Amino acid sequence: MEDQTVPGSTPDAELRFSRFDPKDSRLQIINDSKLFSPIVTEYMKKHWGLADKGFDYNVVAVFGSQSTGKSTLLNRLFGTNFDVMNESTGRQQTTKGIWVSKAEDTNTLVLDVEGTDGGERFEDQDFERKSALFSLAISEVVIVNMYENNVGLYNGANLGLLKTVLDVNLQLFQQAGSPKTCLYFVIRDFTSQTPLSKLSETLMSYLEKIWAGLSKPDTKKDYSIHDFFTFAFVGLPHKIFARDAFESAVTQLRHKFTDRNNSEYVFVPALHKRVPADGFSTFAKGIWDRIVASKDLDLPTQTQLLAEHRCEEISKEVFEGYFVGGVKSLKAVESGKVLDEFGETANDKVKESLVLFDKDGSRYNSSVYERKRIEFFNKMATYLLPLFNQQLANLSKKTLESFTTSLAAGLAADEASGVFNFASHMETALRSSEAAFRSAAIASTLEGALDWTPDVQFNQFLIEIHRVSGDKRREAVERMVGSVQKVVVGAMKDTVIAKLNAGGPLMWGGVIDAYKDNVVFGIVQVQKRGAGFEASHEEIEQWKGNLQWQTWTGLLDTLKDETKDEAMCARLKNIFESKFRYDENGVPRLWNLEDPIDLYFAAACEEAERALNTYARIDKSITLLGDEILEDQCFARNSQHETKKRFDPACINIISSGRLQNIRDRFKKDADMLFMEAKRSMVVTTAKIPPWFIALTVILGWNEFMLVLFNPVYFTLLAITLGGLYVGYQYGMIGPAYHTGKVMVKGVLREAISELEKNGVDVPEFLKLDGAEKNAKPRRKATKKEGESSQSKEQDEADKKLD
Ligand SMILES: Nc1nc2c(ncn2[C@@H]2O[C@H](COP(=O)(O)OP(=O)(O)OP(=O)(O)O)[C@@H](O)[C@H]2O)c(=O)[nH]1
Repeated sequence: MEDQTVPGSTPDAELRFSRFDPKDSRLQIINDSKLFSPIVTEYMKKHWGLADKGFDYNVVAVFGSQSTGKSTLLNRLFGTNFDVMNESTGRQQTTKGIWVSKAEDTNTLVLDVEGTDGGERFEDQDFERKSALFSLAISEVVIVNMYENNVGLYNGANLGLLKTVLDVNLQLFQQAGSPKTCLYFVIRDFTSQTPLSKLSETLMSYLEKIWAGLSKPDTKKDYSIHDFFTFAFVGLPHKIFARDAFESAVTQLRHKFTDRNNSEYVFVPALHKRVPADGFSTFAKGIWDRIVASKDLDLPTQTQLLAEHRCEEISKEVFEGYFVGGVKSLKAVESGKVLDEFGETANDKVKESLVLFDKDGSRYNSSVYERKRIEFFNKMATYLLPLFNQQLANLSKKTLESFTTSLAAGLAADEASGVFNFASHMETALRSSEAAFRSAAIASTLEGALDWTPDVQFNQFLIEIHRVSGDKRREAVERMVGSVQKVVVGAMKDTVIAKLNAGGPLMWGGVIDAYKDNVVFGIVQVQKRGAGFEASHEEIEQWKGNLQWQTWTGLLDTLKDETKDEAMCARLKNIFESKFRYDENGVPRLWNLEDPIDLYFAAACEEAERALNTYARIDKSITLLGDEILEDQCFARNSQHETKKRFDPACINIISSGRLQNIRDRFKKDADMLFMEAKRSMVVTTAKIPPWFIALTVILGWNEFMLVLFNPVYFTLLAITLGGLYVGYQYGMIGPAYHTGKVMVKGVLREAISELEKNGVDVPEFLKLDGAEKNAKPRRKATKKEGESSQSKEQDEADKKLD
């Protein structure tokens, strides 16, 4: 058979097919250069006589390793004339490309496909994948040819290739409801030692696994392999060693393919692709073109498949056996810790894991290895990412704490010094916290992990920082304004109390001045300290308003406290006393009979009444306090509280008229008592021994006094008596001596009375001791009772005063 140029085509070398023999019914439909024959239609008409057969034709193809007797089998089954290896030349590839021939007795197109695992093509398995897919796409039946001893071998049974072909076929050509394809497994050199049913079970389990592992599109993911394929299995004994059995089995099989009446006839209508015979050439060419052009069909080679498989295994081994254990310590971040060594550990372990991966993985297909290496890296990065995020969350918390501490320290120093630099502290703390967070976050990052960015956490961190600093500033401002208010209100209170105590006509002027002076002082302080907070004009105005209001309410409270009924009574009593009991020079009065006590009393009462009226009402213009306080501020403040009424100007009445009367009544009682006391003291002073009586006594007793002084006996006795009294007084012996003397006198008296009564003398009853004692006791008791009652009276009065 000599080579000829395809008729009607350009004499291009690429279009030259290896054989063209008009007498030969075989046609190389796809040559080694992967070109589709342009004369298929012609063959359909002239050589095969199928062009006008409509659907009355069938297509069968063969798939399997080379030199496994595929061509031999096809020739036997269909009477074709495909090249068969000449046994004397050894096992080498016979069929190149895809050949088509018509079956001898039936309208069946038979495709003899170049065997797989082609040694001649080495790693270029592209053609075998494409040709296998082509066969699958256009045939009703694909004979899967394999030796029995290869059934259990994944590669030997070409299942890897079948997986790839099924995968792409599913993506490209199979649709729900499209005709099924029959995969007819022909087990060569079948020995029957393992039953065919067992072999078919093994093959089916492989096929199920293959199907499960396909990357199915969403629309086809719920379909099983049986929705697209039917399966048949047959065993053919050894062609040489069991020749008769082989021949018999082949004959039986041929009937199944050729005899429509056979119960196991293979070409059932459900398998037909529904392509009319005259369109077969176009259909087949369209399929082939699509297979060749489709980028989806960038099928991996066996080495790629192997590399995929091994690299996957290696990465799994290294990941589980080394990496996970290596980074276990990083899980400590889950307890809220910030691990300083996070980044170092993560990077080290990832690098070491990659080295281990490279050691075995780099021997495989380089492009697959590179891709798998990236996948492995991403897998480790994905594993670490939640821990990294946790580390950043912990870091954010820790840095926020140090920010707060640093800010608080700055504020404490400010508060101690009274010079506020909040804005500066805030800036310093913010900068150092930002820098600390950033550097720690970067140090924790995994090199090469592009999606590991601290940006989200950093932004969150900044939001938190600003929230905390806002809170701190608000607190600091409140403290600052509060402390100024405290000082101002305290100072104002002290001055106001002093002014109220001083009283007098200038009292209210002094009180209002104290209020105003302190407010002005406070405002200066607030403005000065507020500058360090970089406060806005509105903010400072608000602080000033608050200060004024606090001082004002402080003033009102002070006035209220200082003008309570008790306080006012005491105050009025003081005023009364200072006028009534003391003279113009402040010297206490000693009341004499001739003193005009009633006049003094009236004047003192008048003074007290005048004072009471002064205290009762602020007699200065209310506007002196500041309009904003008295109008807007009061209104604004009141509106925040339950009583939403405008400021009442009547509040300048410090003491209500009802209370005034009450104070007057209470004061009157006090004043009356003091008056009575004064009257009594006047009687006591008047009832004392008059001086003239003392002078008369001295004049009349002068001689006796001289006698005693100049008589040595009397003088000695007097000196001894005075000395004894002095010593007794010094040692507290006067009382005991008095009692002893008293007892002695009583004893003597009792003896004397007894002697006198014995001698018949009628002793008067009052001289008798018992009678004397009897009389004396009630008097003492009465005296004591008097004392007690006067004492309790005094106590009651004192209590009343306290009340
Ligand atoms: N053991 C054994 N050998 C066979 C069988 N059938 C054919 N052979 C031998 O296997 C060799 C290859 O036969 P072919 O039919 O050319 O094989 P093929 O699979 O078509 O070969 P390629 O087209 O090159 O892939 C020949 O020497 C056959 O005699 C069989 O059933 N068993």
